[in-house]
Amino acid sequence: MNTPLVSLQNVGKNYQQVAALKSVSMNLNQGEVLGLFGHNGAGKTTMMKLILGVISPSSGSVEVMGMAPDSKEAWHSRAKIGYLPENVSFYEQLTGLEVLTYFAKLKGYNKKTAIALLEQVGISHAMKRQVKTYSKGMRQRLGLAQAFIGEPKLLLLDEPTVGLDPIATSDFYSTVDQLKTNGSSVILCSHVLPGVEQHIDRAMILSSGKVLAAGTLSELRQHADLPVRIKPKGLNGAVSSDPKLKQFLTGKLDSQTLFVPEQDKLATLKQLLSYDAMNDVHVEPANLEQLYQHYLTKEVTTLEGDKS
Ligand SMILES: Nc1ncnc2c1ncn2[C@@H]1O[C@H](COP(=O)(O)OP(=O)(O)OP(=O)(O)O)[C@@H](O)[C@H]1O
Repeated sequence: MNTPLVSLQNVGKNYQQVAALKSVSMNLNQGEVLGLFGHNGAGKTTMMKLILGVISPSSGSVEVMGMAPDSKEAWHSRAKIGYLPENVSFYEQLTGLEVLTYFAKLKGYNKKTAIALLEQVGISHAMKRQVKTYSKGMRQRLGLAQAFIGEPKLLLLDEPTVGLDPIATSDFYSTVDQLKTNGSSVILCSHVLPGVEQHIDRAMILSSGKVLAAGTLSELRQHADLPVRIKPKGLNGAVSSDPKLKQFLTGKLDSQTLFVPEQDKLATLKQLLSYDAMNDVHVEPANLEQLYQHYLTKEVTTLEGDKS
């Protein structure tokens, strides 16, 4: 069996009185993309810092490329890791090219690499300008270029799409897909859920330092047992008079959307197809936002139940 690139076993992290992570376990394999989600203060950045080795666990163990990342031996493997911190900031007086060349040289690369990356993230036109003149999105693009130096084996990206316009966001995800194809592993944290799900292999939802859910989206869907939304077109009210179909309507007068349990999906589609008038149908499984809401709400309900 392949050894995972990153492995956390029952990891806890306390900052004085704050328990930022509580018994978190996870493995990340080569070429895998993990989405890390959770509200403010859930422990996402703490997990990234533990993987980087800039802080040490209070309990449990962290291994990255077979070593404890906070150990002396792990120093040389840091060149194989790319990190985009949340709220990235740079030396304001330097130009974009100077900043990136500096970071490239720290990792053993040269100015040519820096120029190519500035082109890749779409700010080569501004590379000779001081960073203090950059817009928020341009700074974020520079941060991404810095994280991409040397096609890292492992990329840790904290809120990578903050400040990016739609085109830059889509370019960013294309780069992630490309890096994954080339064998890099990626952990990305984001509060912006739409658009992420096509690019991740697995998701982990953290809340108050605990893992609420982890797995592929299909595993999370199965476990959450959320209904599939089926939206038929052209039936003009036939659904509400069909006994097999009307049970899946929410009761809202104007809605023709059916909320169907996964196990009834095929039978419902077959029933819908028996109507010649149906001219289109949309089938939407629960998306990442709905899954996220589901797991967080479930936790709140459990906690409230525990109190009573
Ligand atoms: N250096 C520190 N000293 C004390 N407490 C800290 C420190 N760093 C983080 N914390 C606390 O640990 C908890 C987890 O913080 P963390 O930054 O990991 O959350 P996060 O999920 O990244 O949040 P956000 O989405 O807001 O960035 C929070 O309660 C935070 O206040």
